[in-house]
Amino acid sequence: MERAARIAAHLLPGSQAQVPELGAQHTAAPEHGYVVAVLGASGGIGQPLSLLLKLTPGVRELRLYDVAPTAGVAADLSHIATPARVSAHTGPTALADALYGADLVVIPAGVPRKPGMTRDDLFNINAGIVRTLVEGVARFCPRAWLAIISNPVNSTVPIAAEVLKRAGAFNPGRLFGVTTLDVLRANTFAAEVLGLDPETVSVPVIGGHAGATILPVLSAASPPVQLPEDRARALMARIQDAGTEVVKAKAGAGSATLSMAAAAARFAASCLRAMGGDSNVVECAYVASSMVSGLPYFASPLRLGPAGIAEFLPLPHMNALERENFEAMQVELAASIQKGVDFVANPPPTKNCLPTKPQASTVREAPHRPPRMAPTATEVGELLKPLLLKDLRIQCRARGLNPGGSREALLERVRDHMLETGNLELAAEFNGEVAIGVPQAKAAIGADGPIGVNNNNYVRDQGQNVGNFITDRPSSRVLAPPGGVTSWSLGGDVLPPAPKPRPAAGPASHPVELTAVATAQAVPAAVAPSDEGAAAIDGEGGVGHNNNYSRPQGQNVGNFITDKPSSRVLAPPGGGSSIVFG
Ligand SMILES: NC(=O)c1ccc[n+]([C@@H]2O[C@H](COP(=O)([O-])OP(=O)(O)OC[C@H]3O[C@@H](n4cnc5c(N)ncnc54)[C@H](O)[C@@H]3O)[C@@H](O)[C@H]2O)c1
Ligand SMILES: O=C(O)C[C@H](O)C(=O)O
Repeated sequence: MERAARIAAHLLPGSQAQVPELGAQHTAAPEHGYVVAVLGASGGIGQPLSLLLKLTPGVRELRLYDVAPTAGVAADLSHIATPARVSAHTGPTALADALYGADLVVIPAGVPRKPGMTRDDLFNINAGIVRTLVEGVARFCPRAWLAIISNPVNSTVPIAAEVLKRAGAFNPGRLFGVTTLDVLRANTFAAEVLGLDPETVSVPVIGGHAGATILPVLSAASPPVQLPEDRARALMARIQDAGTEVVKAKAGAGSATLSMAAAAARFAASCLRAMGGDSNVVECAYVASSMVSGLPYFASPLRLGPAGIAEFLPLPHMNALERENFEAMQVELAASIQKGVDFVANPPPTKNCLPTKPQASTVREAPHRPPRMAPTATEVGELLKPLLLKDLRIQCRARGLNPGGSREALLERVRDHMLETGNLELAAEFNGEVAIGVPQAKAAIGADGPIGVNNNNYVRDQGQNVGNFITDRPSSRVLAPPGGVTSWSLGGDVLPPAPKPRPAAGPASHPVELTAVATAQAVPAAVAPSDEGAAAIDGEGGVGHNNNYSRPQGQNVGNFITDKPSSRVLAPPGGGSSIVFG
């Protein structure tokens, strides 16, 4: 633990400051530290970031929110002997609870790039995710500092600003696009070139966070990086393309996660130190700005204070090469900003689970219930996709359909029948008899959202490791039917839970609030949706898996325990199952 704390101190410079005190203009009440929420906590960035935040002094509560399961990550982190209480919040209905009263919200939720993509290619998915989450911020913690990691940052920050403006909750001094990774990269690569310890190098990086908009001002670094033009160009290009370097190296498995977690943890620690009154906190970040005419958002060095941005430091002096880059980036950056603004002004049709215009005054208002909607063929197709041929035969028999034919034919037959009848219940076979229940279909459906995308990059269809996996089927005789009721609602009448009142501080009697587990316990074991590779909901799109850790065949290669019972199941699980689409 000591070692972990030393590593954390190294990653989070200045984090050894004593527990921060309430800043004069900060209205939350951090008696023993601050409440930090990570949205997208189960993902490639979210998990290591949450680890580093658990090790960060001054964090009183760490709330982990994701549409993919968070209970495991929270349980795991909660065993680390630091004061931060960790809680798990899974799915849209848990967003309010994750956010209520948070001091700092960090958002790494969203899909990452694959080779060949630009960050802007992520816009279509991530714009909606960020909008929805920021709507939650506006409602449940409108005074929180907000740090956005989700790409394309050049557009997602303007989106967040527009959402906050519409909710009457925009404080330009507290909204940040996290560009700290560009600074870490610039420091590291410049130090390599100079033969210095990277910790002694500090390069200001201005502009935005995509390709040419990333402008490391090497000539203004400390110590100054004075290189012949060709070498300066090459160094600048490497910093600008560093994200792509990682995307290529990961070969389809995502983008920078570990370095990003370190960068975001450093930025978060800086925010907490500033909130606590440290007047010597300077970070570059992409913020609402009037530093450059025509660019209402711009990354530049900022002094942070208790109320947010305390001062915009002057733009670093640029040499001719840097100025050339500065001029060249502006058209692209302006277009990305406008794209974000337009997205909120003229939203594309969406199946969002939160309203587009939250009320400014209703901080604890329950999330809006979505309009009732019929499932689409795609959604039903996704629901059936995980089923094996034998499962599809069961579905056919349960529905009085011909169970003969190929998997594709059966998929189509069952899907069409579901769409025709509106009956989406899935059947399972127990002891030779067909029983209706929720099968191992990898879908968990949020109470207040349409079928959505599991954007967790760590999910694999066949398990988290390659080869080993433990499924949720019983491995020995089940002598009595489990009870419980399973109910899936796609836009029905289920109200999300109101945020729970929270104790002000101090050790938790149950250090991990396993919100998701509590729900799952009501579900019969043999029919509960599996957490492995479970498709969760993001309120934005169709069923899907974006978790990068989910592997179709499991996270480890080779060994796995299948989901078949190893002995007879003597009785079907009890309880009722229903799926409601409106
Ligand atoms: N700013 C930067 O410097 C920087 C650096 C690296 C990555 N990124 C960006 O960060 C994002 C995340 O990257 P990653 O590698 O962690 O991806 P990931 O797929 O591994 O994790 C994303 C997580 O977000 C979750 N998620 C999806 N929709 C959600 C929703 N509506 N609500 C809550 N959670 C939701 C997913 O379930 C998943 O757990 C990407 O957009 C990536 O481009 C930014
Ligand atoms: O490159 C990416 O897509 C992720 C991130 O923006 C990065 O800079 O690493």
